[in-house]
Amino acid sequence: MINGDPYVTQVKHVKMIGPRRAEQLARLNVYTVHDLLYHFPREYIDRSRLISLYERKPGDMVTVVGRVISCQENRPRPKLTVTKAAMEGDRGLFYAVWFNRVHIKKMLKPGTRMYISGKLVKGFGNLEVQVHDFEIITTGGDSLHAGRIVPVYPATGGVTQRMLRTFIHGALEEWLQNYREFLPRRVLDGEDLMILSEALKQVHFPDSHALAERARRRFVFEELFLFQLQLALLRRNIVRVEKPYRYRPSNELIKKYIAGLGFNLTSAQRRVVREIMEDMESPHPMHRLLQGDVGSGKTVVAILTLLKAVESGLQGALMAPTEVLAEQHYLSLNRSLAPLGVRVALLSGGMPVKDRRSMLEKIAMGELSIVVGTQALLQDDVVFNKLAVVVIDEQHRFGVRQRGSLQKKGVCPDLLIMTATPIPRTLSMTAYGDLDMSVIDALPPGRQPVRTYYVAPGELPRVFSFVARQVAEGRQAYVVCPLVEESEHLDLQAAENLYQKLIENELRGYRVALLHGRMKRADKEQVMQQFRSGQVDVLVSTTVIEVGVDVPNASVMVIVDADRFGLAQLHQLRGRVGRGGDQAHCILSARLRSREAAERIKAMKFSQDGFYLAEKDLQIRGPGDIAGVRQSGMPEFRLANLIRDRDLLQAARRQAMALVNADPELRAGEYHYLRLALERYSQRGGGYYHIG
Ligand SMILES: Nc1ncnc2c1ncn2[C@@H]1O[C@H](COP(=O)(O)OP(=O)(O)OP(=O)(O)O)[C@@H](O)[C@H]1O
Repeated sequence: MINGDPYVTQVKHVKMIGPRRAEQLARLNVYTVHDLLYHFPREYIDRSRLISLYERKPGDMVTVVGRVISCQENRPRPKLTVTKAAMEGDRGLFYAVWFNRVHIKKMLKPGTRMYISGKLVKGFGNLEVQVHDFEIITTGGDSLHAGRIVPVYPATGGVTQRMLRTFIHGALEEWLQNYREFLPRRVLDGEDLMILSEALKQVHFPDSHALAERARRRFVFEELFLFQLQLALLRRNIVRVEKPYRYRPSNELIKKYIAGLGFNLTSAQRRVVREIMEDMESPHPMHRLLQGDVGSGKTVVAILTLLKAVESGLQGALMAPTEVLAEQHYLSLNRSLAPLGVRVALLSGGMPVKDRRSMLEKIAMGELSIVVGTQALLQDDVVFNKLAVVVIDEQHRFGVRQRGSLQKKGVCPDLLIMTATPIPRTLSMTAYGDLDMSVIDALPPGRQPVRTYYVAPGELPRVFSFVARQVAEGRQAYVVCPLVEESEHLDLQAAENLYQKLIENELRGYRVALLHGRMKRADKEQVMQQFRSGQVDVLVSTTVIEVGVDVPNASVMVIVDADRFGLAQLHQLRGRVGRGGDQAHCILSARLRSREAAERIKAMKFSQDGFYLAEKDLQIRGPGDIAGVRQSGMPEFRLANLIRDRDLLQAARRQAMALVNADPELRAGEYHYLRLALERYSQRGGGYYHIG
């Protein structure tokens, strides 16, 4: 045992790791002893019993030891390189074969001893192993690398598996004693979890596959538990605070606004508004998530929430994830609130310094009632006079950190978070476990399902003729081209070409406009304004219209290259039509190059329910798709996988809530190490959302 704290001790102090190795390990994000011990294997190879090749059948996965006798590289076809090594095994000759590993031959010098894992095949009477994985045996003790279940780590150039095993083994020997169990006894027992020191041993050098799995389970739980505990504590902080402002009971402004809407609120909207108003009238800050499918009428609810503050002489802020969205919100708020005498402002990033300064002054004086902007609203120089409520249109871009930073700013306003893309019910509690939940679960009356079709790109001319007929009947249409991220330029080109083609052919004589992200703000606004007021029939656009656009007379959505969009995005886009009473159509044109693309289109044709599609999206992507989880807005974890580990997630949440309910400060002596672990976890920014 060594004195010191594994969380802060640099990894170069572990035996056999010097400064040079430490630099290489840094590339694996391993800086401290703790990082090293929490560098978990990505898989294991079973070398506990090396069974002779002669006792195995073709098709079996095998692991054997062999010594290279000779090696040959062939290129039977232009894109195929076959490297074949003759090897001496325990009872004679066999061949090891690599496909398309062009540099492998250099490593296979005669005399080299290695472990080989792969598939056994019979080739012309010889035994042959198609290699999946191999490891060169160097001199020295082999007990870590053979005769056992052996860990395989995420590695990087220069750091080999054998080195990692040796380093980690050394670190375990020296440092394991320094690890204190921090999960409370009750939790360990209740969830039948392996204790920390045992789990650290078993996760790296397991005595059996079952024990490796139990160890993994403990670390997954640990990660989810700390995350949930963080949320539970965030929530507890909110509940304890008393708001500095109270709202007046009068609702004149709200009534006026509702009277001017031209429709009645749906019962789902009314219920949600009631939930929000009750929160706002309570002495503690609101902390609520508003979920609702596309077109379900969230904007109205957001406006009512902000008006409640204005009504009482207080201020409200609306935060959007991007400038474009902030602009759109600003325009729509201003349109409906200016007539009521409510002063709304847009605080945008690109403002001239002078304008910004004067706007900040007005915000500080309380002359502006509602301020719309991006997360720039959180900057230090933005000081409100009486900020009572913040509505965050989240769109999956903000996260726990932002919620925390509002609190840190010393303000504890009422908080309403809106998400436009429904989150699968089973997952929403992970990311939003600290929030109360309101769901608008019904669409306004009179909406008809959008008819959804798939066409091959060759059929597009026919589709545009259909668009022309609809326009002739007085409807409006969107034509969307995908955003090619690598090249904004190409993207623009595609939209421009299509626009030219349409005005010369199928849509000649109609009023067609082009909209893209590179246009000046004023020009964009003008085009949108024209489309909204019906002066433009067809809007050809890149994805700038994805969210927030609301033109009820638009009834056709054509999406070109629909295979480039994710399911959530397609659903968002389709949600731009079918917002009025007319029958709406959505036409998806794509080349179906992959199974996933085909499945997405199928799901779109099958369902209009955002919650269903969100679940489906995760299914199609599969649990291994980290990027998919990221896009869905979920926090990222090191080990836990929110789909595979759903049960553990629920357990972690239950335990975290119970703990905070029983001891809201985690004051009891037995929680000393838990408090420490939690502190470290949040310092590392554990389990936050991907921002951007
Ligand atoms: N109760 C209602 N009855 C009829 N129409 C409504 C009702 N509530 C909202 N609408 C209208 O439905 C359309 C969609 O509403 P809104 O823009 O608020 O949806 P949203 O939930 O914000 O959708 P998205 O996430 O797609 O932007 C708007 O044209 C709005 O005026």
